[in-house]
Amino acid sequence: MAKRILKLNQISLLGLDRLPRDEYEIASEFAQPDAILLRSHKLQAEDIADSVLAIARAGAGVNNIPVDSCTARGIPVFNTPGANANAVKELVAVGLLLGSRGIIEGSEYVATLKTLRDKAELNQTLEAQKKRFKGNELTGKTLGVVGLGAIGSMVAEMALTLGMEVVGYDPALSVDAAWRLPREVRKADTLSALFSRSDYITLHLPVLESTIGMINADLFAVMQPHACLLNFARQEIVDEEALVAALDERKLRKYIADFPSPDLIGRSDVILTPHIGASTDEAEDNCAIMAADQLRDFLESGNIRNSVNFPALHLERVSGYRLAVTNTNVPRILGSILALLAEQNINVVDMLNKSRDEIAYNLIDIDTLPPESLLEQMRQLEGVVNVRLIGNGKPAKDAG
Ligand SMILES: NC(=O)c1ccc[n+]([C@@H]2O[C@H](COP(=O)([O-])OP(=O)(O)OC[C@H]3O[C@@H](n4cnc5c(N)ncnc54)[C@H](O)[C@@H]3O)[C@@H](O)[C@H]2O)c1
Ligand SMILES: O=C(O)[C@H](O)COP(=O)(O)O
Repeated sequence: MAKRILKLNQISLLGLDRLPRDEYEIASEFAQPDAILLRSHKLQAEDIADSVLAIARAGAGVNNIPVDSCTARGIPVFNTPGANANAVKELVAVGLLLGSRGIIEGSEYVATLKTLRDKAELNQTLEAQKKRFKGNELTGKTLGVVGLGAIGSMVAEMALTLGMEVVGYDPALSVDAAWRLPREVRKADTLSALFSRSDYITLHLPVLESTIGMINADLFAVMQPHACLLNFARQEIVDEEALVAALDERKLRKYIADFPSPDLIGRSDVILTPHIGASTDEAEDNCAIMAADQLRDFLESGNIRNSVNFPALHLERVSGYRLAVTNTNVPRILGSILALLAEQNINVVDMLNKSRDEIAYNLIDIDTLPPESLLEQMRQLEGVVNVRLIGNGKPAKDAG
């Protein structure tokens, strides 16, 4: 039977084409989907049917998905790290330029001159007024980058090529991300140190319980009054009340963000875009392809790449039958599963087991089609969250 993919946002066709139509049905409504594919659609725990085996986010941020409840239910959530990083980096480059030059004000001013039909008079007026739109160059200025992952590291590299000094802050930096970082990036030990020495600050971290409202009044207090804050990460990371107060009190010059809100729209010291950081053909294709490939690999082989709540794990197929078992990360559960297989004389051909935080995930390749009653016995073991048989055949009927 074809697998059903519930698609909750528009997803690039290049990605959908990775799911062959004779094996996958894709629709925006399904009562019992096998998986969910989405972008920023806000997913509630109660909207996730019991049939759902996995959720793939074609994009970076997963704050629209109830990840904790998915983990408890044994549902891996995938995202596509890096697939839209270049698109965001380019928008940050635009943001830096908009924050440093009178581009928007100048362009708005020129639009007011539409009725001036005489070219000589128009030029004279422009030349007389252009001093109002003077800016500063980015070269030599300091950019503070908060969060040095896929996007932050590309932004840091781009800023260096513009001749900026770059200071970074990322207490959770992974070893891989550290390798990607240009060596010219200097480390700030605290956010406050980064805020106090930067002319521009750009945010590239996820919204987590610990990062909600992280950019607060204390940080606005140490900012240089000519500084600009760029937020292409998430609205919730900035304490909006403190931001508005800081703008009113001229503690920062400009706020440039991808997340409009009523109190910010229409301010001359705020530039807003409608969450278009990842909205390029290229990023949408990259994200969709990566999300679809990861989903397919999980549904067909149980392998896990780029999950935000499950361990990464890949096991080549060596037999026709594979068990994918999720359990709580406590001792002896795997032993009990293997004991059940041994009792039925089922030989384990290959196996891989990995854990992440509170859960463990196992791929167990076996040489015999297991009876449904055995799978049910496994599901009944204390600590086992779910058991899935992946293979060509269905579970064998119980003898007797
Ligand atoms: N505007 C858009 O359309 C758009 C597009 C893509 C991503 N985003 C947002 O940008 C975020 C970052 O994306 P990414 O692809 O770079 O993710 P990433 O996971 O590659 O990098 C995030 C980095 O933030 C760091 N971090 C975590 N907590 C931190 C903290 N308290 N202080 C400083 N750094 C911290 C992590 O260690 C990591 O290095 C996403 O989570 C998403 O919310 C927005
Ligand atoms: O986290 C992300 O990847 C971005 O916010 C992009 O969101 P979108 O896919 O809804 O444009």
